[in-house]
Amino acid sequence: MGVLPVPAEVRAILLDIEGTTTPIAFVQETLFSYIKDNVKEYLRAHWEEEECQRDVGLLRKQAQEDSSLDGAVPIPLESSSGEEELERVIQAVVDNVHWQMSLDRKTMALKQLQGHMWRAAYATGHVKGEIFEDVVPAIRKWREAGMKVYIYSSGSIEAQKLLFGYSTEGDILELFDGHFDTKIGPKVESESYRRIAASIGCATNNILFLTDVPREASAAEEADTHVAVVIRPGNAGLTDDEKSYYSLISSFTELFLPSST
Ligand SMILES: CSCCC(=O)C(=O)COP(=O)(O)O
Ligand SMILES: [Mg+2]
Repeated sequence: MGVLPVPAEVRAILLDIEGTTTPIAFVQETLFSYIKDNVKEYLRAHWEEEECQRDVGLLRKQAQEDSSLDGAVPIPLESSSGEEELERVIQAVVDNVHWQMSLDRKTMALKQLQGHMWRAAYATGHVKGEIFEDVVPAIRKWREAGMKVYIYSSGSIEAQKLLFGYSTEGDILELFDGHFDTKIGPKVESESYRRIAASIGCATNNILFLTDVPREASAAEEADTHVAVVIRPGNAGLTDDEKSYYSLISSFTELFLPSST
């Protein structure tokens, strides 16, 4: 097991979810499959609700912005009332969601709908958020040492709270001091990390960001945030350059805080 000393100036640890706290397989095979299998039924059942109409409105706006992309699926407005017209629009939303998911897009519109759909799956016990076994004990230790702990994921804040609120380890939301999603900015843009630091009330170099994605690590580093790339079973491989450039950990227990004994 390796040891990665945490710089003394670090006051907060910022955690990615997919590939960092949580297996990619759970996100792809359980969470994303649930969306693909249930989106049509969900839209039919909730279509008249305000929240669902807001989600569809966001998806429609995103579809307009995406119109020049290869394979993009437009979402028409309902041009008349009636079952057939409703089915036509719902099918367009379903096709748009499937298209976005086939590219693993991280648009806010897609992530909002996904978060709302997962609510029922978690609340009924159909799904439990999977977390690597080293995560909870390590976070408890960091917090005892005075470290603040935050989440930053492309999944919506609502989806993050569901995953940790209904996790295999129980409700562990108390372990986090706050949550960020792409409303603060995309994870591959350095400005997002400056905004997160401002929101936490610290400098960017008071934060250590743990992620599985080198492009996210690079953006954070550009903002002067400390980074480590997390290697977990099922994560995408790193290039030799990435392996030699970034600090790497394969378990949260490898982080060594200056105050740790
Ligand atoms: C909050 S659970 C769903 C995660 C998700 O939708 C996603 O796109 C994963 O992104 P991350 O930034 O956590 O790698
Ligand atoms: Mg990730």
